[in-house]
Amino acid sequence: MEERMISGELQGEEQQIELSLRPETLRQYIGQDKTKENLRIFIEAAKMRHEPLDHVLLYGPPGLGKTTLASIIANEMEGQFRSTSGPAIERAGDLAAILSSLEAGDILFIDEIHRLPRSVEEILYPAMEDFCLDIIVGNGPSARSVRLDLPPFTLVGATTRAGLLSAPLRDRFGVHSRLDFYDTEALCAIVERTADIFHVGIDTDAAVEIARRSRGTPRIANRLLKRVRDIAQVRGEGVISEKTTKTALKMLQVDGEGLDHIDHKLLLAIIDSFRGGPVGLDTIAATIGEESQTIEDVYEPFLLQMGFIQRTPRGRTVTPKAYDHFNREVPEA
Ligand SMILES: Nc1ncnc2c1ncn2[C@@H]1O[C@H](COP(=O)(O)OP(=O)(O)OP(=O)(O)O)[C@@H](O)[C@H]1O
Ligand SMILES: [Mg+2]
Repeated sequence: MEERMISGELQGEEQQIELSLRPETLRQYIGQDKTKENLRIFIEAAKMRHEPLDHVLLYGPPGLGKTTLASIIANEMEGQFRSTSGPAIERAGDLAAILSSLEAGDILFIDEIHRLPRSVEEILYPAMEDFCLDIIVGNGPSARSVRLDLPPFTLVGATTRAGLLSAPLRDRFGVHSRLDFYDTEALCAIVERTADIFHVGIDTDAAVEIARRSRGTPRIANRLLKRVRDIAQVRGEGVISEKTTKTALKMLQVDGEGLDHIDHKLLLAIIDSFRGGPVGLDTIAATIGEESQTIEDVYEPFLLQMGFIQRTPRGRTVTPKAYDHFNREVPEA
């Protein structure tokens, strides 16, 4: 995948900085009001009953705050945060080892949980349902199954693709929370909070401008702010201004709607090579040299949400809004 300023995915050295920007409590977590409100109630109720919180499934596009929310749940429940990911667990034994090392009240976070191998996933069923672990001891005719008790814990699973989760796994989560793209107001608050942590001032208009172009995604908002800050600093600007922000975003090739060169490539490919569609995902992928999966998970959700493209049974089509964005005439039917 091409390195991209506005990709929602985490890039290289960014990880360290992200850690320092992560809100630690529900109160500090901006936006996603419905999810927050639900979690607040469930957490309070679980604490009153001295029980672990029900297992939580968080889903939504990259960079919207799933990992952040998982660690907040651990903080709010005052449990240890133990973190792993689907692709990191290859064998059933790996997961059994993790589960048997849990302590009461721990929050086990499994990122990209849709990528757990099926044989591993099956270990999770009794663990989630009955807090126990069925392991096979020995092999051949003398093999027998032994049941181990696990301490009560909470599994928090995160995925960008809830549709890929098997039904038995999905059903074992008591709480399902979908994270939505953030509105400009929430993103603006996130930009201002981050600026505060960076000890730089930013004009409200500048913060709004960054927020508007962040594709509804906090990770992108923070990333744009960092670059804009660099440019403001070089220009000797004490407080980041709207003018500098606009210039910086132009240099970064992010347009007024938050679209970048890859979005342009994708939309223009459908317009120019396929007369606006419908065209299949794989064909688009081959045309612009990106993977279908990346298009579906990373680029497309925002373009759909903003109404630049539509999904039809016969493939993707661009909308009149997309033609408009490029000052093109919608072709006659
Ligand atoms: N509600 C929020 N308030 C403030 N900052 C946030 C919020 N949500 C996310 N962030 C910021 O955005 C960054 C990305 O969030 P996070 O890593 O939790 O996303 P994610 O959904 O786990 O992404 P991925 O799918 O790539 O794992 C975090 O460093 C955090 O600083
Ligand atoms: Mg994450």
